[in-house]
Amino acid sequence: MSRETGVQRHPPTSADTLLSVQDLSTRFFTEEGQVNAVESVSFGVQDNEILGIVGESGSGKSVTALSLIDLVESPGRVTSGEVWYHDADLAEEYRDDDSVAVDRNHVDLRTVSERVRRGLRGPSFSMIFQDPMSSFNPSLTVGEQIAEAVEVQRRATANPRSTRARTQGYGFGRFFVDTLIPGRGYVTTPSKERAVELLEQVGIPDPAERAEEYPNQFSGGMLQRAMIAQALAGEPDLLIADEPTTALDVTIQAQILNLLREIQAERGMSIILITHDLGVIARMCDRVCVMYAGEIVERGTIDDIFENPVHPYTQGLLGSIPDLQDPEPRLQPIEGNVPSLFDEEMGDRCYFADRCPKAMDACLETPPEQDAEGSSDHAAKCVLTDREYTPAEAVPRGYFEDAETAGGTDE
Ligand SMILES: Nc1ncnc2c1ncn2[C@@H]1O[C@H](COP(=O)(O)OP(=O)(O)OP(=O)(O)O)[C@@H](O)[C@H]1O
Ligand code: NI
Repeated sequence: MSRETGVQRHPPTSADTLLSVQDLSTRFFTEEGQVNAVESVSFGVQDNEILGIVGESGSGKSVTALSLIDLVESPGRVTSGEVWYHDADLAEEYRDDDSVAVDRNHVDLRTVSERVRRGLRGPSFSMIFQDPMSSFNPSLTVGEQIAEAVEVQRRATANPRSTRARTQGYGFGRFFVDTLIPGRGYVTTPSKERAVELLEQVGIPDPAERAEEYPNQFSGGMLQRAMIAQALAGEPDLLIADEPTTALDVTIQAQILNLLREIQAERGMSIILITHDLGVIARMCDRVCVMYAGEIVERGTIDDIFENPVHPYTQGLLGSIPDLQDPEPRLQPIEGNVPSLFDEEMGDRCYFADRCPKAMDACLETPPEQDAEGSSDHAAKCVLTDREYTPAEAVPRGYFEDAETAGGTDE
């Protein structure tokens, strides 16, 4: 099931909205069938905030992030949606262009060319991953690679009005030097100095010496810091961090998270932080989106989600983290499995219903997103948003699978 976006557009109403995503869907067209990895998600990122995206493995967090910056790889494709980005220069440039959707200082990036979107990587958006090795070329020094990213930013700002010319964004360190500039040694001294400065800012001791080293000479934690330095080189407005600390031990993890928060506050940038760890969300984020089976099933402020969760999935996730107030911390993963997301298996109903301890007959229909109690940002896709759970209407486990099979064999 998919909800098509019509011609009507939904630009954000506030100038403080850095990014506003509307009905974004991404599918993978595999030989086994169509995978609905991201299903009509909508959310906003405000200036200066950390937005968390949380959910079990396979819920669509990473694909959502990749969809924002055009990094979904074939056979995947963003199939619908709007991605409004606040950029006065870009808006000015396209204001008279009929093929591009512009509203005040926001531009719907889905309507600009792929080349322009690619050019925004680095100077506007940057991404860091769990595995820092994937962001570095093993045969170039760390300093050289960060200097390259600085260089890209310098070229972009030297030509601020020509966003169209910013088409040679760096692919997060992935060997762009080979294709972009023939030969080496083009990196200017100011860029090299800036690279050392960035390494220092992310807490790398002896940054000038470390800049001369290769990625494999760095420890995991240090390389993670270097990747953050590389991501910051373009002075992005938005940093997307996908499980940035999952591979690190607890102490280093805490240091990296603190670093991210310091940098965010210092630079006044926004961060989308993807994690399966609600503890990390609670510590770091202002607001949070809970994802399940490609959908945002609940969103709100930290207080909404932790004090007043509506969706039984959110409640389940909260039940599966150790409760700090509880002398005997509980760890109770939610029973059952995440659905496959194959289009033909995604019925017209609540996707969580067959794992839900509060499933009722009403869950046989797709619940719309509705406002929930709490802040004005609190909303959930669940019938329990506006009604009480009624045990008398409860359905037995397996009910939804059976209903599905029955539906599938219908003539
Ligand atoms: N290249 C691909 N081909 C087919 N399906 C894909 C591909 N990449 C991702 N998917 C599917 O998209 C869905 C969402 O995956 P995604 O990586 O976004 O999950 P996630 O929430 O980031 O999980 P994790 O916590 O494990 O990183 C999954 O069902 C996954 O199988
Ligand atoms: Ni992921």
